[in-house]
Amino acid sequence: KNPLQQTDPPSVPVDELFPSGDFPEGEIQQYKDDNLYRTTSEEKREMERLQKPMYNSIRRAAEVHRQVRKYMRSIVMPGMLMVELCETLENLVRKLIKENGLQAGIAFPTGCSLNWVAAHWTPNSGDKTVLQYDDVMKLDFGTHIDGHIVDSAFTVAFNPMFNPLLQATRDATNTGIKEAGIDARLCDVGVAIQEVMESYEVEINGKVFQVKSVRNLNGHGIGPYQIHYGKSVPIVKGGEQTKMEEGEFYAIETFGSTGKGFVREDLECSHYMKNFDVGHVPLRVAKARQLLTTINNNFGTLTFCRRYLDRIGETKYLMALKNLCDAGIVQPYPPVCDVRGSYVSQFEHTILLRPTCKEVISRGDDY
Ligand SMILES: O=S(=O)(c1cccs1)N(Cc1ccc(F)cc1)Cc1ncn[nH]1
Ligand SMILES: [Mn+2]
Ligand SMILES: [Mn+2]
Ligand SMILES: [Mn+2]
Repeated sequence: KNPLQQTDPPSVPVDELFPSGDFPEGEIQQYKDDNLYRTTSEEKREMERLQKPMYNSIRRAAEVHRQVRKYMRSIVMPGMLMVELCETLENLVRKLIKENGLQAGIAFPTGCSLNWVAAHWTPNSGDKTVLQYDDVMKLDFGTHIDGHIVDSAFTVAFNPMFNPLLQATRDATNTGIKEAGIDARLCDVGVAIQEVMESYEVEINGKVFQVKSVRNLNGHGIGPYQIHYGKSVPIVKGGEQTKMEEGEFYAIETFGSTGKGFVREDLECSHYMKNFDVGHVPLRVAKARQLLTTINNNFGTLTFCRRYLDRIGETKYLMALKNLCDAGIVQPYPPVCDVRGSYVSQFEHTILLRPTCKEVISRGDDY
């Protein structure tokens, strides 16, 4: 048995599959109107050589993402308990990435938002939700090495009537990726995404819809240990003239909907994250102080969910968690939902604006 080969189901940590320490590059795209200036510039290539350790870290995280999602796609079935789906995915990430405290692991909770729920839904412990044949599930999960985060998502639907809706978002996300680049204006990316998204019409249960780009969701910059950093990337027209810059990481994500194309916070919250800009805060309430210590030690500024507190032994923490939110130390991220009965689809990739080219870090042979 070749020790350098992944098993099925996967069990070999990816760093053992690439003993050289060089992990596969993502998809390389030339910048628009580059006319080979950047591609051939010796100065730009030297800049990249200095970044090689960081490129390898995030490519290792991307390889984990690809192997986990490939396996998950092969096992997700109607009738599966959502909690079971998430724990299977999360335990596989931990194994393939060789989880190691805050140096390697899960970057944020497994989003498995269903139907009109667009994002930030993961089951809390005890949740009895079961995946259904007619569900549209956005599987959105993150991996990281040294805080270099891969944020990538795809949509799963069993009923083929949803295929045009999924294709609309897949096409829109790829359009956003093509439009992105050094000196690209954020508003131009949004216009291009919306144009493609809304060129699709879909028939669901006998009713015809023009797909809408969700106007109050967007892509985002990513920083070390910071899933939402810097600029937001609009997915409709009317965005800012601000330009993307060399060296930036972006999550390019689009959401297509048969509903209003507008989401509101709803349902019980599961996702939480420390406010990146808040420093040390002395707390008088012992339970809140102890919970903050647990959060600092286990998650730092990465997003976590209630199930992650449960699994490390935290109990009766909801009031203390509320205290931390009310104090502005922790930010809740409730599920964001379009209107009941509508369907939302998502595709997402993490890209890096390298000095010589654009690298779609999380690209795989699946999406
Ligand atoms: O909606 S966001 O809060 C946002 C979009 C633009 C500026 S901030 N968000 C960042 C985030 C929040 C919580 C997470 F657990 C993971 C990520 C986008 C996103 N959610 C899932 N994948 N990507
Ligand atoms: Mn680093
Ligand atoms: Mn995501
Ligand atoms: Mn994202």
